[in-house]
Amino acid sequence: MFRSMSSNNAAWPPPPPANETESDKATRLEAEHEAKRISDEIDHALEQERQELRKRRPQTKILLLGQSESGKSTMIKNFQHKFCPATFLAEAEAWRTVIHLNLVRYVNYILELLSIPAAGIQGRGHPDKDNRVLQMRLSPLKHVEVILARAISGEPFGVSSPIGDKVPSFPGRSTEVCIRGGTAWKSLVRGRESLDSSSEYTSRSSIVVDELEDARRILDACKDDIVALWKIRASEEHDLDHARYFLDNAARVADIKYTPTVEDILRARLRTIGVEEYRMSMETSMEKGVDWLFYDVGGARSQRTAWASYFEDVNAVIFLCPISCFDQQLEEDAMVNRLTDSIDLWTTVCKSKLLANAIFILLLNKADLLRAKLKAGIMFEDFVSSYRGRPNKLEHVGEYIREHMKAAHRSYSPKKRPLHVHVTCAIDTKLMSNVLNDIRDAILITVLRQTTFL
Ligand SMILES: Nc1nc2c(ncn2[C@@H]2O[C@H](COP(=O)(O)OP(=O)(O)OP(=O)(O)O)[C@@H](O)[C@H]2O)c(=O)[nH]1
Ligand SMILES: [Mg+2]
Repeated sequence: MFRSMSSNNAAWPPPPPANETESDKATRLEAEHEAKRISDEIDHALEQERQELRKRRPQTKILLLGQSESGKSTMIKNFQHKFCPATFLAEAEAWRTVIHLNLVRYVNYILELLSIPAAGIQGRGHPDKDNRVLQMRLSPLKHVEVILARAISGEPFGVSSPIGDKVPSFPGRSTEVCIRGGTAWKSLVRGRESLDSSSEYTSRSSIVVDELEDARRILDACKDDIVALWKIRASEEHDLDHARYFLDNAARVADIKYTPTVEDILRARLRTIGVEEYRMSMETSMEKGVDWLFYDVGGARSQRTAWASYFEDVNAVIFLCPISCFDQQLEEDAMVNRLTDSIDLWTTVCKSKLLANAIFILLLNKADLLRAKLKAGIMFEDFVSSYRGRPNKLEHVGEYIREHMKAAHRSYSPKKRPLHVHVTCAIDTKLMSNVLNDIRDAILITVLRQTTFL
């Protein structure tokens, strides 16, 4: 402001006049000082007004929809990583526990398979001496699993019981880590430094922290055996595709000094039950101080009835369709193809009158997995007959799904509205950066329009 007071683009303050007397100089300096004070006051008032305006701006509410494992919670992590990096970093400690639980559940699953001859594993595995030694040496991981699940859930026995003595049903819910909305699990599993100094909560948290430290020591002691187990089993466990990342990285992840990387956090699986609310205070300069409210819903069929109560009053819907799932069935109904379910769900969401004024963003997610499947020779046309005769390539398949879903949006929306579509890979922050900027801009423009002109 002070600089802009100068007219004709001349520098401020102007150079002293020639032959200036001491008394003229004192008067000039005083005048300049006063002008600067007034300018600073105006700057200050303007900044306060700007901040007030930001605060009074209605909150931006974003609803994430899509079937289970479509990547909704992963998208929220992406938003946080890009627009609230300090908060994202501060939560890495909490994610460490989830990642450890992911790893330990997969390892325990393999151990269970090896120990159940009746499950038809004999033909798949090598129930030899090496396996038996590994099974014995890794047996403390059952206890580690219980501790980790308990820490995350805040409940005495964890949110879902550890694998019992039945045939494990992976790939399925029995090995998944899940969390109910509103359990504030992140604060439960943060380190000692975050403990509240008062009350019963402190003593519970302190027990959790001690138990977690024990669990981490046991995991560290088991890391070489986990690596050895995975070396033997990696080529045999075709069902463990999405668990491979943490098993491949077991030596690093199980190490006592382990700190999660951004990719680790994006890869961590924590199934949402109910509806989780995330309030994000933007940290980046353009949006600093503005709050965005995200509603992250559980995508499984049994969870979908809870969605409707969040339809009213949201500014934006981000719908995730996992395009790699064309050859898979729903966990909850083996008769239903996942891509068909996703497209049906999209049609239902498009039809909703309650969402008529919201901006629609469609993310065709898991493009990396789709590319890998098509490259491995799995034919899209074998599962989608109307695609017959077309190239089995990501670009073509992606375009086909995009056009199909755009047409559904056009036909079923209660009124004409724009649709923003992106093909995404939510575990790749570099690829996601531009998509996130586009989404932010699209949402900001819509909110501005809704509040200014409507
Ligand atoms: N390879 C790959 N994995 C992804 C991608 N997006 C998400 N994932 C992984 O898929 C898993 C499921 O993602 P989530 O974000 O938990 O899925 P969700 O839609 O929230 O699922 P629910 O909470 O059950 O409704 C996680 O392990 C993610 O890391 C992607 O684009 N590519
Ligand atoms: Mg989720």
